[in-house]
Amino acid sequence: MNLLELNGVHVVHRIRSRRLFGHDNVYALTDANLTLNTGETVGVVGESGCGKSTLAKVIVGLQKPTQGTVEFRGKHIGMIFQDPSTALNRRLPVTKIIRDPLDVHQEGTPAERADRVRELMSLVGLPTSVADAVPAQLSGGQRQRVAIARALALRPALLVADEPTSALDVSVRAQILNLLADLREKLGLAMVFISHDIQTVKKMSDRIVTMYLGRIVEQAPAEAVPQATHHPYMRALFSATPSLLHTVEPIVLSGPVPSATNPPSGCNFRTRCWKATDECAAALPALVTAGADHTYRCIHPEL
Ligand SMILES: Nc1ncnc2c1ncn2[C@@H]1O[C@H](COP(=O)(O)OP(=O)(O)OP(=O)(O)O)[C@@H](O)[C@H]1O
Repeated sequence: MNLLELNGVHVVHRIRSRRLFGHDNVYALTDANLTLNTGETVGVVGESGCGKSTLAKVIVGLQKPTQGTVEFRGKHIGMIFQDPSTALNRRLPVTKIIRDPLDVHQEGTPAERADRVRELMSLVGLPTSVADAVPAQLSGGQRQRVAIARALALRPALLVADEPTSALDVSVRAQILNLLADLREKLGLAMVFISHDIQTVKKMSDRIVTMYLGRIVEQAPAEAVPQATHHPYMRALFSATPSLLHTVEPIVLSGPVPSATNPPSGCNFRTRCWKATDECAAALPALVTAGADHTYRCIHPEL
């Protein structure tokens, strides 16, 4: 049994049209199918606006699907956001922030909650000296540790991390990533790890999901990325990673990402794809299975 299962999930936002009257649909997420096993980490990559955060919000229940189902077979899901400065209540001391989910769910006695907070602070590497500090008195890295402790308070089986290091100084990013990797081992957590930084996603994940304009275009085991992937977009995305440039021929995509209010028919990547033919506009390419945990949608795959 999978820990998490998304079946045919769509998220469509209705926005006021730029025209004088009426509404437009924004196709933020289209037909997302995804499963996650206990202890597994899935990385999610794709350009800004491709639907990564929408996927995260659907998983944790902050966004209701317009269509489709999300099934989670654990008890709790923890979430960490990009910017700990805005995600934490500025007026509360560290211990209160971490304790909040325990109070809301009335976990144990007050004394047990206080013990649990101490345990969580030690787990994420926060010194007891910051117990009474408010977020403004902490470093960016410490703030993200507080956010992680709070996310773990209810012993979740799954942690969703949406760009957990992108708002942090480069010098502390590695520390937070190492912490997340250690916690995952220690607690047997499953994780959905979202990042613009493809190299980081490759290091952190068992499987990588690539999204383009609201759709999952390929899912592949991390070790297959990028050499053994098939969707042209996945190849392009990885070829643009600086540290991979000497091993992979860079692919420069032409033109902007089309609008999510009016996505192209058929394969939605075709307007920027160097391999596109008329056939790509006619229908959505069928899902091709390339191996265990490896699927993609393209009729002119890279082989
Ligand atoms: N509440 C909303 N109302 C209207 N459109 C929305 C809303 N939330 C998201 N969108 C649109 O849905 C699409 C997907 O957005 P989403 O935030 O999931 O992308 P993303 O990949 O996480 O981007 P980023 O990497 O910049 O955070 C975008 O076109 C975005 O503008």
